[in-house]
Formats: sequence, C-alpha cells, structure tokens
Amino acid sequence: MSNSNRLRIAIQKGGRLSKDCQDLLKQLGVKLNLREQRLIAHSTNMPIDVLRVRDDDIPGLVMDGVCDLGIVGENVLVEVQAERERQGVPSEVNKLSKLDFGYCRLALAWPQELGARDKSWFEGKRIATTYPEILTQWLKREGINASTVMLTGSVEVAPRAGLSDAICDLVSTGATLEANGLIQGDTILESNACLIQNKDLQDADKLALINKLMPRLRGVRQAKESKYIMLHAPKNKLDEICEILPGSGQPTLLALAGNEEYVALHMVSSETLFWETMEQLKALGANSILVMPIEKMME
Ligand SMILES: Nc1ncnc2c1ncn2[C@@H]1O[C@H](COP(=O)(O)OP(=O)(O)OP(=O)(O)O)[C@@H](O)[C@H]1O
Ligand SMILES: O=P(O)(O)OC[C@H]1O[C@H](OP(=O)(O)OP(=O)(O)O)[C@H](O)[C@@H]1O
Ligand SMILES: [Mg+2]
Repeated sequence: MSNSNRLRIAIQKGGRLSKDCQDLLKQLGVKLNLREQRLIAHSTNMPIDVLRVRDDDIPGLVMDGVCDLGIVGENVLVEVQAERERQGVPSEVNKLSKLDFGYCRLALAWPQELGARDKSWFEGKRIATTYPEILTQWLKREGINASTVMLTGSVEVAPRAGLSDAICDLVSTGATLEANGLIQGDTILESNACLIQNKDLQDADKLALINKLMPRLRGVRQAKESKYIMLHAPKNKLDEICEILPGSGQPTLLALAGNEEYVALHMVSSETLFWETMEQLKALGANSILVMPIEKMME
C-alpha cells in the first residue's frame, strides 16, 4: 500500500500517452513541477505526486497499491490483468473513466504478398506480438491452434525477419503496417487510455481529492465536445433557426442596439456546427455566426 498521504498517480514517462496525460492533469488544475529526468513529479498546489514510468508497469503499480491512480491504455491493462489472473495474482482495479485519447486497435496482419486470408489460415502459424495473453485468449475463443512469439518492440518486422508468419500489433492510422508491407486483418481489441484506481483505496483524504477531481474530468470532456455559438438572427425566423441548432433548449436572446428586426442569439451547443448547418442558418437570414471553443464547464 502507498504509505504517503499524497495521492500517487502513475503515468507514462515517455511515449504516446505522456503528453496527453500531462495536458489532462493541467486541465484538471494540477500544477506539476516536471523535471525531465525525475521519476517523481510533485504537485505544487495539491497533495499529489506523479510517478513517471513505463506504461507496462502502470497496471501492476495500481493493483499492488504502490500508486492510487494510473492512466494507461486498455490494451496494457487487459494484458496485465490476463497475465496476473493466469498466475493467480490479484488483478482487479476500479476503472474510473475511459479517456478521449490513445485510441488504437490490436489487430492481426500478414504479408501483403499472401493476399486476402481468412481466420482459418492462422492454423499452425506463428504470430509475433507484445500481447500474448490477449492473443492467446482470442485464438482459444476462435478455436485456432497457433503459436505466439513474444516481442516487446518492432513487431512489424517479424515476418520479414523470418521470426513469424504474421503479427498481432497496435494499429492507429495503418501507416506502420503499410510501410512494412502488411495487410490488416481482424481487430481483436479496441483500446483507449483509461483512468484506473486501486480497488482497496480507503484513505478518506485521498478519496475526497479523487471526488473533487472527477467532476473536473467530466467538465473537461464536456467542454471539449461543446461549442459556444453566437449569431445575429432575424426575429421572424427565430423558431426555424433554433430548430436547426443542435441542443438549443434555452438560447439567450439579446437586443441589438439600433436594430429592431434582429436579435443576438447565444447558446452552448453539445456539438460543433458543421459548415452545412452554418449555410442553412445564413440562408434563413442569420449573420455574424461565431462558433467558439469552451475551455471548462460546470453545470
Ligand atoms: N499508434 C497509436 N496511436 C494511438 N495510441 C497508441 C498508438 N500506439 C499505441 N498507442 C497507445 O499508447 C500506449 C503507449 O504506446 P507507446 O508506443 O508509447 O508504448 P511503449 O513503446 O510500450 O512505451 P513504454 O516505453 O512506456 O513501455 C499504448 O499501449 C496504446 O495504448
Ligand atoms: O498505425 P500507426 O498509426 O502507424 O501506429 C501504429 C504504431 O504505433 C505504435 O508504435 P509507436 O509509433 O508508438 O512506437 P513504438 O513501436 O516504439 O512503441 C504501435 O506499436 C505501432 O507500431
Ligand atoms: Mg510499453
């Protein structure tokens, strides 16, 4: 168990998730004294310490109570959980929230020159992966008898190097597969970054701090999805204009100095305005249409 009375959060030190994690903590109002080489960063305005580690270590640190919270890809979380379950080691965590970054999928791929293949082709083949537990479970579910070759990096070069017949690796844009002459097959897991909590956490002060941060997290996410919309609308077309604005329950209407026919309409929309909607608004006589980002929200 963490013996510090400061909330300990594990994040990835370097790599795909580290910048998003640091940005998220900043948006939550956590000020950090980050020094590149340091393992621990202390918050200067909250009783929080941030541990910067390899992403593979994050689930275990949270499961074992070394850290109270962690931000990690679901792919790594599921892999570590499966490995621990097989070994009979505690593997539960509370998943507090899925986050809106780190989206990728774990997919099968094979050399392009083989052309289209179905699942049965994998029978008896060697598949290189960093995720042997997830892959083995999938192969079992599908009734495919194939062997896994564990590689911690450069999985995409394994077929060319003669280490395997196919791979099972993370894909986002597909550029890595393409650059290595591989075709993407079945997706076996979709993943986002997520926020996890040690399931035995009982310290009242730490729980209170988490309860303070969670509404902020929801507020950050809601703000990202919402827009503040302002426009000038002809009074006689207000109903039609409101009808095409997404989520315009109770817009604010303001008089325009020296203009009896128009009003200013302000509203928070739960989604952005597409160009097509803006063109429709314009056709109804609206003008000065502004769509602005919202930084924070609290309802
Ligand atoms: N191409 C991608 N696009 C978006 N997210 C990705 C992508 N590749 C990986 N991720 C997510 O980011 C996480 C970290 O990826 P990264 O490549 O930095 O890991 P790593 O090389 O294992 O780093 P570490 O040194 O921390 O072990 C992955 O586990 C996954 O959840
Ligand atoms: O489909 P793409 O957009 O090309 O992304 C997929 C690649 O991204 C990840 O690696 P990363 O670039 O993070 O480097 P790493 O292999 O050193 O971890 C992943 O392991 C793939 O190799
Ligand atoms: Mg890693």
